[in-house]
Amino acid sequence: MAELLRNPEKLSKAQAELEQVIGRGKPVKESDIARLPYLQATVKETFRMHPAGPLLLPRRAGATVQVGGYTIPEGAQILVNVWAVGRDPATWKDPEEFIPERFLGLDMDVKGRSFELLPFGGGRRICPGLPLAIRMLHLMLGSLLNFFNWRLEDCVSPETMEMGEKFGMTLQKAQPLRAVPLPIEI
Ligand code: HEM
Repeated sequence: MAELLRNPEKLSKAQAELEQVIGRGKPVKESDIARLPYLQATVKETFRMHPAGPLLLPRRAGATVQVGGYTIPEGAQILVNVWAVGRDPATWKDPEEFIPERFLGLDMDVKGRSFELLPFGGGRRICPGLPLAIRMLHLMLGSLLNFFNWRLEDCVSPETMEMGEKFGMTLQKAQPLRAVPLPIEI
């Protein structure tokens, strides 16, 4: 929601897709998600820039291995910085920009197969809540966008809004978003 309010043209595009596919003010159903590529791209772009678990969960090397020219000794604790992976200019064009369009037509998912985008981790310890979370995210975001118009508080503009992050096991907005819902005209 914060990125959409900071990028009003992306917010309009997401709402326009919902209006076209579902109809303004109608509830979003699970079966609708597959027909909402821009909403899906918006969720992926949010995961790229703001992964909820920025360092995944710690791992320990079971044996000494070579990875990308580095020696990882047995017993070393490994943190995978997916926050940095998501903003690596070698992989992403304009990594600091919120551009959901970059995922349209791109065969990249969040299920641990595309190492450029691992918001749920991967391998044996991949998030077991993924199937639930991915459905709920699209339903919640889609519903918020399809039932209301949104604006920032009077004293805040997209250019001046606070987007700082607070790092820990999970990634949070340093300043919570204050967004104003407005009734929609149906
Ligand atoms: C947007 C929502 C969520 C995100 C982004 C997320 C992300 C993650 C990440 C990054 C990990 C670490 C994976 C790794 O290190 O490879 C993880 C682990 C885990 N998640 Fe989630 N998660 C979400 C929602 C959920 C939900 C809804 C549940 C439960 C219903 C859940 C349960 C777990 C559990 C139990 C683990 C530990 C798995 C293990 O270590 O074996 N998560 N999650």
